Amino acid sequence: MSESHSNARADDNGTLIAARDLTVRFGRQKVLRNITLEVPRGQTLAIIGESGCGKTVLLKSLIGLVRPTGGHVAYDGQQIDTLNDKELTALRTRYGFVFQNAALFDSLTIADNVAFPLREHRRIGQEEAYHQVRDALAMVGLPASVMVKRPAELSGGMRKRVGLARAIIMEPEILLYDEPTTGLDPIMSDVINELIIRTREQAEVTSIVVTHDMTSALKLADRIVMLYPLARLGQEQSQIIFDGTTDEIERCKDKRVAQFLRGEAGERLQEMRDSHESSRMHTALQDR
Ligand SMILES: Nc1ncnc2c1ncn2[C@@H]1O[C@H](COP(=O)(O)OP(=O)(O)OP(=O)(O)O)[C@@H](O)[C@H]1O
Repeated sequence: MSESHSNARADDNGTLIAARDLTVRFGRQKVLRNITLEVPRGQTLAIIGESGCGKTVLLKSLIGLVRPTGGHVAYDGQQIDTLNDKELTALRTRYGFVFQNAALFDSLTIADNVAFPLREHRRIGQEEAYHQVRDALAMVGLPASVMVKRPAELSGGMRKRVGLARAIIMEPEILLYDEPTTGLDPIMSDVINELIIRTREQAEVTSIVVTHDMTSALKLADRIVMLYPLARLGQEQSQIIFDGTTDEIERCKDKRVAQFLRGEAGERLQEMRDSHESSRMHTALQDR
């Protein structure tokens, strides 16, 4: 494991996002604990980890969509929790978020879905909007003919691409992807991976990709950060159990990291058996 945080593609462009001791809890459940993480401009960072460990919560916290209960996040030097509504709205135009399930409006056409951020944040005429939507769709490999369709008429892969078109239409400086390949076949997953790479190269954006698809992470990322569920950690242990390059993760000796890379259940199976056994015994005792 590498100790140097932004070690991969170390550049002089400065830090875009800096989280310090970021902690998030929902009621009694603590999801993130003292996460300190810097994302330099231009980097493609993959955040990996098992289901429920807090990847999406971290992604959303980095741009102010989830409020931390402790610590803070600075975006381009500005502490997010001190921003007023106007500043938060301005921040929203600087990032594009590709949601896990594409999150399109079912009742709107594809054109209106993709144009949504333009209409919300920019004064723009019908014709200009049309051209921009058509160009954004072309960038993700979709023909102009899909503009009149509704989301339900498209395949899952096409909907993901529409979600990406909507995220890039504002030409954001950072793109955040939440599980961009989940639910897609390997070929369509690779199409999405290639689009992410192409978008990054054409627009020189910073990218953060949350995924449990290791093929994706290894293909896309300059740097990989692995989160671990708090419930499995001791009080003093860091929740970031790996931070380094794709080469480094493949050589990583940490058993938890290696098991995740190989897709092995490890002691998780035993834990599930134990929990099944204890609930069976609990029921048996109650039935007496
Ligand atoms: N708004 C919320 N209110 C309450 N609990 C939440 C909220 N958002 C997330 N959680 C909880 O936080 C934990 C982490 O969720 P998160 O979605 O970040 O996990 P994840 O690592 O992205 O998982 P997956 O890979 O399955 O998407 C989960 O237990 C989830 O139920």
